Amino acid sequence: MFTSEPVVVIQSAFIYQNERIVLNDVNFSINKGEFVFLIGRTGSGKSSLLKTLYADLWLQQGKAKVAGFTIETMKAAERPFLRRKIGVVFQDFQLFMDRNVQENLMWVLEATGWTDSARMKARVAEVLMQVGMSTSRDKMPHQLSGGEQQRVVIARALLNEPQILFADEPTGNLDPEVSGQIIELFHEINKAGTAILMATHDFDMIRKFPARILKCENGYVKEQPQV
Ligand SMILES: Nc1ncnc2c1ncn2[C@@H]1O[C@H](COP(=O)(O)OP(=O)(O)OP(=O)(O)O)[C@@H](O)[C@H]1O
Repeated sequence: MFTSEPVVVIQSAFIYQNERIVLNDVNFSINKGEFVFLIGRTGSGKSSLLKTLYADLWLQQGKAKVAGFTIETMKAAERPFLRRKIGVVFQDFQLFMDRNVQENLMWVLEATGWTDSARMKARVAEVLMQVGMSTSRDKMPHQLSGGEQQRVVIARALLNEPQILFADEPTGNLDPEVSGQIIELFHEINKAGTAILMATHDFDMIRKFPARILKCENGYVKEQPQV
């Protein structure tokens, strides 16, 4: 069903780590297909905000809706359903090191309810093609460079055709040239219709790929003019 509802809406949200407020009165929305950078100093709350949106940190006060799911009332048992509509990419690659690329991706499909082995293999081939890793299907993660591992992680995040990718410093462990290629890949994915919210410290990337910017600063999230 076609709907023009934003993929993320967060309203009057207060984000806590333990008893401490990290972000106050957060209000913004992200439309389908939008690309948004999330910037701010270390400790300013970027990861806490992303964790709230992918339901890894309980939203105690305020409201959020992500890919049609209500976050503030979400029970642990409902999280897997949300996770099928979103993708998450971290700085550290988090692949199973004892499984090859295909097995890493098949594991996710199994965990998210796929059963037809031929369709699963076809989907794995599709996402590996999308990230330029078709020839690495049978390789072990240690046989891949950091940039290649991150491509596999991005492929993994794409398996269930997410409406949005949440990326937390996805180039944090990569050198500048490889980082540029990874950001370019995120842009291609975005052009194909997936919204992206990416936390980054990398101002070169922001200059190179201008997009909407949200900034965490002094306990608030503010819309920032584009550079
Ligand atoms: N699990 C946790 N328990 C308690 N406090 C935490 C936890 N995680 C983060 N914090 C605190 O919450 C605040 C916001 O941290 P957060 O990781 O969201 O910031 P960040 O902007 O993502 O930083 P970085 O750029 O270093 O990743 C910091 O003061 C941090 O110390």
